[in-house]
Amino acid sequence: MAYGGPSMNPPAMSGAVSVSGNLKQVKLERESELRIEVSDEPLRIRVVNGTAEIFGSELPPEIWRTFPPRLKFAVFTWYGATIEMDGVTETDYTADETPMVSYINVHAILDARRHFAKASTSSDPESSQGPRVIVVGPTDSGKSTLTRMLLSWAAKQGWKPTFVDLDIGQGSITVPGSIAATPIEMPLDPVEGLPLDMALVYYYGHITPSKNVELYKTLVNELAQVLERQFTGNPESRAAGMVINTMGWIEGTGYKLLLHAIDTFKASVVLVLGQEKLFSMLKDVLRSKSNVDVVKLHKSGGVVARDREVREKSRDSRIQEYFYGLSKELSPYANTSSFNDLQVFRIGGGPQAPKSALPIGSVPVSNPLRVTPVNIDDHLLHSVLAVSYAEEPDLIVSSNVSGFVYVTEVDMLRKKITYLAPSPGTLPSKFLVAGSLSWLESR
Ligand SMILES: Nc1ncnc2c1ncn2[C@@H]1O[C@H](COP(=O)(O)OP(=O)(O)OP(=O)(O)O)[C@@H](O)[C@H]1O
Repeated sequence: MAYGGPSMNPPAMSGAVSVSGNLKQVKLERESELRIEVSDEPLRIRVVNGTAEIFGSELPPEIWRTFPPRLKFAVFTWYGATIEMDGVTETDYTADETPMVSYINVHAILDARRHFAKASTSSDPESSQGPRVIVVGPTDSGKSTLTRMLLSWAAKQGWKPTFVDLDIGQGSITVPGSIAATPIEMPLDPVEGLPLDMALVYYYGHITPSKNVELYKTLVNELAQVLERQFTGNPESRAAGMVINTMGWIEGTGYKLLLHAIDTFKASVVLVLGQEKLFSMLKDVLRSKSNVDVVKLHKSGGVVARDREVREKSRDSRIQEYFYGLSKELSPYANTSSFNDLQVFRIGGGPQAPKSALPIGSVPVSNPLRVTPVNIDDHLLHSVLAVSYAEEPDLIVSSNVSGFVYVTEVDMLRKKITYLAPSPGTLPSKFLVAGSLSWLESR
């Protein structure tokens, strides 16, 4: 499928490199990519010739872009390009075997479905619904990357698809521990985070769903219901559909949660990355649903596997980015409140009723959705707390959150708590939600 702009001067040999000082020029042949792992120092890149994109977002010609330390990405070209790098990389190499053609073919099919939904005059609401795509696969199979590409390609063609992120481990939209959705109006910038002003965010508070599976499912239900209502009143975003990124936990309960998400968001396209077994299981179980397509796609050889330590670091960076911006260009506001002015809650855990209040012989079961007040004391130090939109504590589970604060000091003598917030002034609500997410600023 033709895509992107024509090459000005298709280079002769893919990967041809010329070096002078810290400057390195790489000539990429059509449908090849330059895979880069940035070192501990930022790296500057520009397109000297031809056209190139990073995960679906086109790079402007001639303009230097700076990429932060440790970022891993690929500069891909459909028709050939010459790329210039200024700086030292951890690794960089060119690859001409990529699954990009199969990915863009998926995009072309989704695009056709969006046009079909937009043109629909039928009274059947299903026909005006654009594709609801869910991307699934094991950890490090490139799910987030494919999600980004599909969203960026759609936005480039003028659609405003909804990005849904169910991956609480990394958090592409906001801090980890959250599930969120936001409309995508422009191709996603390869460096900057997403604008949060339109984001719908629910705080789960942990980085693994096994901490409280019922809560995770409940929040997924809440998010899906709100999006469903929004789609009803907005034919444009309904036709554009959604792209849902999921977690890499695909065994046992993780698999059941995938099925739950497919069902809850009424997914019409399931893209399975990099695992035959998962593809065959999903194909089997969804066989009876004629309106769901299960599609197997190859994992890109460029996807970089991340160990536990790298994942922890990347989570910390996401939290830091939320408060300080990507290059520490933002200054969060430090606020101090009296203990009495705030109420902190935790969801799940505590027993439903004391044993003495239960019939003899019965065992108290914990209620995963129970909202319990938490004493403000030292144990909240370094916690990331969500600011709930709930008007009363009972509504906390079903309410989205306006943002997050980070507890920097708890003064037990003066009964004062100090926290960082991304914007000044009083918080939009006094109800805060704690989970197990914390962050050591100096780390
Ligand atoms: N073609 C590529 N070249 C270089 N780096 C890539 C390429 N594709 C993906 N990456 C990088 O590999 C890493 C893992 O990819 P990605 O986050 O998409 O995987 P994932 O399946 O969503 O991970 P998980 O669900 O386990 O968190 C990311 O840092 C991403 O930028």
